[in-house]
Amino acid sequence: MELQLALDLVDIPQAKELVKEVEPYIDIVEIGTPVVINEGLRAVKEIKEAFPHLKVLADLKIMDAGGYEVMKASEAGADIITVLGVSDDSTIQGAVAEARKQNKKIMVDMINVKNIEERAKQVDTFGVDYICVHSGYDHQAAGKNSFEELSAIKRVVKNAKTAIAGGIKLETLPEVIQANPDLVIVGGGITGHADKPFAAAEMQKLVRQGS
Ligand SMILES: O=C(CO)[C@H](O)[C@H](O)COP(=O)(O)O
Repeated sequence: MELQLALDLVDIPQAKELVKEVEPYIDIVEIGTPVVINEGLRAVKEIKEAFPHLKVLADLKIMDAGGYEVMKASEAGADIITVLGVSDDSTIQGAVAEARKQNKKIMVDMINVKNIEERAKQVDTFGVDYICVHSGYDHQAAGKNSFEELSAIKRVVKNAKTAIAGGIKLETLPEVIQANPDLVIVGGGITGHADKPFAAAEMQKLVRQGS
């Protein structure tokens, strides 16, 4: 089981500072959608250059032109790129084909997918690398989480790794780990903690025990 730090509400210098603080405890650093919107793919490039030993995920949440977007994120140095599960099959398949050419990985974000089990089963046949259940900020504000969705996709996904994101905190991590995802994605649970290295180190401990 691996731990991914999601950076959403920062600029590039703040992102670098944050990664420096928790670097020994994380496996993947995510350049979140708001950061890409504000700073462009330059944020991916600068973080990959500053931390070449970490895997960098570009959270582009691709909805169209899968191949092209994956090509651009790959050129910027992303190791993993996200595509939305609600997008057309051809978009996901195009993203996977380009990722194979570039030796990169695709994560499908299942945010807002209605029939999650059925879609996870389909998407799993496209050769994607990760399938991620995700309660976005708007869902979190409505008190939702994706813990049950994780168990649902675990029942049907045979090839891809499974991941979970959305509002995970140190206190809720043990419940998440029980459902045995391959990857746990945490943003505010680390970046909003009073002691970020402590939170990340504790989370790493739990995640490693869960492996
Ligand atoms: O993709 C995102 C929002 O769309 C976030 O990166 C993801 O939800 C993780 O952040 P947090 O743990 O703060 O919810």
